[in-house]
Amino acid sequence: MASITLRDVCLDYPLYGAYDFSLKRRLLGRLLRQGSEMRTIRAIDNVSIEAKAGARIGLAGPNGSGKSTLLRLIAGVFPASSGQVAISGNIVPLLGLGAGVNLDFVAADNISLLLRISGRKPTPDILDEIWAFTELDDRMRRLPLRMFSSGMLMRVLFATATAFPADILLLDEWLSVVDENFSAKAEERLLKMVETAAIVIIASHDHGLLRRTCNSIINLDHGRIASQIPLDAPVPFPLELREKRA
Ligand SMILES: Nc1ncnc2c1ncn2[C@@H]1O[C@H](COP(=O)(O)OP(=O)(O)OP(=O)(O)O)[C@@H](O)[C@H]1O
Repeated sequence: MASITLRDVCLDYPLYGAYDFSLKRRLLGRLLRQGSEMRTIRAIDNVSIEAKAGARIGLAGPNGSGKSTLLRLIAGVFPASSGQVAISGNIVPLLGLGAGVNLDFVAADNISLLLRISGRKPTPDILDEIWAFTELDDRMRRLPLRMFSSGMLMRVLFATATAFPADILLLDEWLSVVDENFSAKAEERLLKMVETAAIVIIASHDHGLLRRTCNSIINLDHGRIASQIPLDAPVPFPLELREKRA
């Protein structure tokens, strides 16, 4: 059974003296072997969330309030600095371009790697099915992802991430760079996943989208939960999931 439990979770990003602009002080610090002072920025501050099957959670909040970080924390991209995180169920994170890929590896190897990371075996049939969904030229399978346009890259990542159904679906910026033909096809596949996933969490600035799609909205502010609003059951899976970024 899919579930997400976060208890008093904090996440601090290390800054490694990124705000120390004095070259002299940094060089002297090294010469004197002073350990570089590690500063941090608290992106998630004491957040507790309990989600069970059927949850459709919208994450709202101004720029920098912690929406993407919270999704990455749930996806396991970043570990919590403190608090408890317990997740059960397989997660499909659609968190934007570049997450988890090596641009110097060829497309086929990246796809295999991504499948293995999510615990799937990259059999020839599955690899063919994924590539067919991208509608890209077959020769591109052997090219490094660095040579792909952002739209092509999105096709490869989307086709790979959505090749299997999800228990927990996490959606951040997505679908904004693919062309119209692919978007329609991707949207159809995504809607199916939203429909079948036990838990869906969507980060968005589009309040209309969240209200139509979710049964509760969490408003974040400076990494904290400012409010949590339960909604009436959303209209089942409205066909307007393409996100417009603010
Ligand atoms: N890799 C990083 N290193 C250091 N700080 C980061 C990093 N990523 C995000 N932050 C900081 O963490 C805080 C939360 O950022 P996050 O991207 O999660 O916000 P967001 O709500 O998704 O913003 P947006 O609506 O603009 O996408 C911000 O203060 C941001 O500057």
